[in-house]
Amino acid sequence: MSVRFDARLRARDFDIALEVADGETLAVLGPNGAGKSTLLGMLAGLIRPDDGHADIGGRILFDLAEDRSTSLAPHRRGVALLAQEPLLFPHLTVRANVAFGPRSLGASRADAADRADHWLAETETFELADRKPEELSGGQAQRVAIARALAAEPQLLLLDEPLAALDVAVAPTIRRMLRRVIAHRTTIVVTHDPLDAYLLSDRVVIVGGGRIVEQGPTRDVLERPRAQFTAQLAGVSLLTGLRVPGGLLTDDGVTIAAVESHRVPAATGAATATAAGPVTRAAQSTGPFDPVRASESDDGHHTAHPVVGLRVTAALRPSAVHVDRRSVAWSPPDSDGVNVVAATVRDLEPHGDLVRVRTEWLVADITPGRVADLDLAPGSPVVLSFAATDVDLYPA
Ligand SMILES: Nc1ncnc2c1ncn2[C@@H]1O[C@H](COP(=O)(O)OP(=O)(O)OP(=O)(O)O)[C@@H](O)[C@H]1O
Repeated sequence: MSVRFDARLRARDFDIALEVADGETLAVLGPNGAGKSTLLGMLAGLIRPDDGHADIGGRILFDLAEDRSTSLAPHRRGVALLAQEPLLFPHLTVRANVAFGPRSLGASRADAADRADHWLAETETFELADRKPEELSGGQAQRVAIARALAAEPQLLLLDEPLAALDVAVAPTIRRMLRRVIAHRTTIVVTHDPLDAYLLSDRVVIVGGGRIVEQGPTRDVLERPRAQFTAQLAGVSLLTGLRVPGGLLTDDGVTIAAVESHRVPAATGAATATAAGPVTRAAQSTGPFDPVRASESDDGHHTAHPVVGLRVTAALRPSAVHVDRRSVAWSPPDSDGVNVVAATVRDLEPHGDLVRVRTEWLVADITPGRVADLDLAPGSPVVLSFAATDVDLYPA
């Protein structure tokens, strides 16, 4: 069943409209306080908007305006909400917990037990059926909670950070199981983890300050982000600026050589491409990007595109950035197709088996050994280099 949602709540400065197609999984990502839980709460019937409308396949969940006030009770919505913590009934066995939904929907005791057994098998918890929740590990309890949510046969499944409370060792197998059981089921998953978004969702909506900031197919949004928050979340550096031949002129006045992944009309009048920034190189050379070809229209005719106002964005993966120490006398070399820029280390943090080096504008992932060799610390002057072919340029 497809879902339509459009609601406002002034007390939380919330104003969001979205749709979820039948069988689609939508991931909702955003910083703390962005409005993600408010969205789920409104759909589940736990929070009442000031005004708005939501329906599942035309069946109204709420329809609120000055002259209308329809709002279905939570248990009649066909919506299941799975929270970060499993919240199982402590006095019931695992099987009775899972059978609870079907029983409340009117199934006979035998039918409800059959359905519970089906979902226990699906979530690989069948052997735990006779245990009490207190006898389960965190991962087992979350599997049972997933079984319980699905046994109620919801038309819309809401997952609120379903893996956040789990051990990192347990999360991958549960994520895989979740991916299997929510396939082709209309689902909204709130998460902070881009891996959840990549593996579970078809589409993402990025929210901030109670509004949608950007949205689209998961890969498109996370690999070519337009908002700084999305870039941070996806772990890439984001550069914004003006399109110039061979790359972009950043808002800080640094020229970066880049290739484009989408068709971005090039600037004609290359004279504007002078880099005024503190450090620069490479972009003025004929890099992998050919400005003349890019300024041709689809039918092959040359088209003039003004540089002014033509904004572009570029994403750069931290693993593509090489770090060196910078001496006082350093000046950018004249290198073709490789960007070499100056930066200052802001902080260093562990990132898997690498160290994430944050500078005032770009991020690099390097080995702990290299951090030690370069004797890096916050405040260290560094030189960052990265190939033009690693700078993914796309329209802003
Ligand atoms: N019970 C409440 N009463 C009033 N305002 C609230 C309440 N809960 C949240 N808010 C406010 O509503 C806004 C949205 O909060 P919400 O909990 O929906 O954000 P979130 O994106 O889920 O954040 P998090 O990632 O921290 O869970 C925030 O400004 C928050 O301070």
